[in-house]
Amino acid sequence: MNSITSDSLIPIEQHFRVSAGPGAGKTYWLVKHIKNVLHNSKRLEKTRKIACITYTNIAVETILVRLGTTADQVEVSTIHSFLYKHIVKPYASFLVDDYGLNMNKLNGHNEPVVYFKKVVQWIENHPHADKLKHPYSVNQLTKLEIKKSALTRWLFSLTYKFDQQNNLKVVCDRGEAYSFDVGNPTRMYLNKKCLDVLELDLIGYKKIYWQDGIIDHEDVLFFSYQLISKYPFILTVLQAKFPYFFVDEFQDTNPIQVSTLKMIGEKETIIGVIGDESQSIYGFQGAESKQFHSFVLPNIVDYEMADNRRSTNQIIDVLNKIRVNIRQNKFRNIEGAKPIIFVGERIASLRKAKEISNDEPVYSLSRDNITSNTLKKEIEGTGFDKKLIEELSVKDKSSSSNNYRSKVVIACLKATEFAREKRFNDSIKELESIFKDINDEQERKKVALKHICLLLKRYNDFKDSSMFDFYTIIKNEIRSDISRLVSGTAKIFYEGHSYQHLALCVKIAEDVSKHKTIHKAKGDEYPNVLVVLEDENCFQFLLNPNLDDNEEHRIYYVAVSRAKERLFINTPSLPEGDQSILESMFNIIKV
Ligand SMILES: Nc1ncnc2c1ncn2[C@@H]1O[C@H](COP(=O)(O)OP(=O)(O)OP(=O)(O)O)[C@@H](O)[C@H]1O
Repeated sequence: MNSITSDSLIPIEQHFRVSAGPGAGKTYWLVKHIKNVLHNSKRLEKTRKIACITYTNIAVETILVRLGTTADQVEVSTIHSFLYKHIVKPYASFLVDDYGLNMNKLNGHNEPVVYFKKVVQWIENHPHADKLKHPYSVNQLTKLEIKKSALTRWLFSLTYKFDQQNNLKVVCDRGEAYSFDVGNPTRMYLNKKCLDVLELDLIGYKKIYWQDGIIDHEDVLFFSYQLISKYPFILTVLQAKFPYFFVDEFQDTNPIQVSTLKMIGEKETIIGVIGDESQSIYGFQGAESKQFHSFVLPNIVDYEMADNRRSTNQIIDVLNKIRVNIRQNKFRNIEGAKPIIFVGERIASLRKAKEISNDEPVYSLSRDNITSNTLKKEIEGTGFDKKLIEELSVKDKSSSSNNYRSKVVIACLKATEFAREKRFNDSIKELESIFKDINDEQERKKVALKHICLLLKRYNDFKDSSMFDFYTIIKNEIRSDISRLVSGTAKIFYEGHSYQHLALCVKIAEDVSKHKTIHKAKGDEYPNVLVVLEDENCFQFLLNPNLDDNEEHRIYYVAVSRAKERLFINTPSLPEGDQSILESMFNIIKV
């Protein structure tokens, strides 16, 4: 194992694995490494690029912004977008015979869906439909609500897994084949016999979608794997195009991606994986935390980083207490505030946290969506006026253009304000939304980035002016195709409101986005963090941590490690005994 820091340069022509704890600077280092390769590689010509794969679209944008103008010869994307663009789309014709894919209707890949019409079509034409017997007959399965909802839930869990012979198979989770009868809280499962029969033709079910050109993210992985296994020349083309292939957050990739990557790394392409197995939190999507360390390629070199460059000493003490296999160095060496546990109600804790943070923003991280949405609602309900933006879209309604003008103006407004807060990811996303006419994802990002720079450059010209002046700059310099603002209520609105007036609404509305799930916060960092626990049992991640075997513990570990300056934890209750154990590290405050 070789020790490096996030400033180190390493040899560029060897496979590598970089592992390090949270805040070590892995992503920072990756950007630096990419730049190093760009400068020094002898294998990058005009048409050859570095592939950089990250887990989320937000991470893609973070890296693109950090790469800045050197991004041209780097293709930064999620694994699904990458494989779709370079394997599925160009070679879709090879999927027609085996999988019935309608390549003429193929138009990108989406979240998984279950259309019940298609479920009916599948069951009615199932090759073993005659074996479906009462109370699971074709009619009963397709007409009775309770059966329909169990089927939908079950089919929603559809995914692909390797069998013993290393063949990819379509599978569904039988644990999900349930629904509830009216007024009865007991789960009603579809019986084994029925599932045995249906499972005989899951591929037939998928084909009904494929023949309409509908494919989801999992299908992209499946098709890519099948294509490169059956047609090795595709792999050769990919290896020629991408002499370097780097994957950030590798601990959360699933086994199909790992196998695909191994094939790519067999020759010519240098593979680099970066990650932290203690931050593996996507087990439900098939990721296995151990796969990061068991990933091998010939002569792969291992590196690790021991620093934590993100957090204060007190927060790093908490992280080191949870994790026993490494001890992070306190690189910043900043003595910060002692972390606080608030025992009691969530909103009160959030208010208190803000007060203690001198009214700086506090980001709340919750285990599930419901908690984070409740927090959003509570915040929304506190009398902020966010209505002006809505009013703009109502007043500037021209039915012929489907609100195009106001959409463009609002997107530019938000993009400007986000960029000013250095939230470049959100900013790019906003501006990208008005360049949907550019099909190429990378190109669209680049154009968005270019116009964000322009808006920031012109900021002083419009910041104290009316919305009309802002609109004029947009029409002249960003989207000349928006219609002219000649007269009527729209023009009166634009002339009667200042840019600052509307910008304030963006800032207020965005307060709501400071409340997110832990999974969404992965890879990100915030000055002040409030981790919201469902109940006192969740404290096990601190009292009896087991990052190796317990994904829940890893999830909370990821949550607390997002904090740079102040860490708060909220729990509805806390037994006396636990309080005395936690007191050495936390101030405990009842709210
Ligand atoms: N060499 C460096 N110089 C300046 N800042 C750095 C350096 N290395 C890391 N940082 C900063 O430290 C923080 C943590 O870095 P980064 O997000 O890359 O860590 P990470 O290892 O990817 O974290 P995680 O796994 O928790 O997501 C960031 O704010 C980053 O900008």
